[in-house]
Amino acid sequence: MQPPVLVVAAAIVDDLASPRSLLAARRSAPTSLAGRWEFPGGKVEPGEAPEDGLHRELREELGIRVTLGSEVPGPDDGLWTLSPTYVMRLWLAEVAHGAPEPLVEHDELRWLATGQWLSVPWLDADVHIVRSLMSVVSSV
Ligand SMILES: Nc1nc2c([nH]c(=O)n2[C@H]2C[C@H](O)[C@@H](COP(=O)(O)OP(=O)(O)OP(=O)(O)O)O2)c(=O)[nH]1
Repeated sequence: MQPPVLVVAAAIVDDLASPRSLLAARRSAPTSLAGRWEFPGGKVEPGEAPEDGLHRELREELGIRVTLGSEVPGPDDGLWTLSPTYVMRLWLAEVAHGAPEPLVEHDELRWLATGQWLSVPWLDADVHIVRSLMSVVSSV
């Protein structure tokens, strides 16, 4: 059996020091995932450091540079299990340069205000991650 593929993603907030809004991205592909919301990011390429892969994905997908904050560790040795095929590492981040736009793979971006972080239909695996994130940032 193949080991799970590593996905890296960002919980982009308005302010790392005092997060209020969270940037969610609506997938436009593949059809099975279209219309569901996720943390922007993607698969790490062979030989690529995870953080480098995340910066590359955010540049390609949203046209931004970010400052990474702390990692939000998942329950499985720091990983978030998404499916039998994928595991994810997630970092808090804030925009350092540019204005996020849905350039590829997404057809809408939305800043979710405090209290609204669960107001969009996240991908199934992301729902409990968003809940955990809410408790992490409430203690920031
Ligand atoms: N980026 C991202 N992917 C997620 C999240 N939650 C979740 O279940 N996934 C799944 C969806 C996909 O099956 C897989 C990641 O693939 P992806 O399509 O984002 O990766 P990628 O950008 O490298 O895609 P591609 O270039 O190979 O098409 O992980 C999430 O919050 N963000």
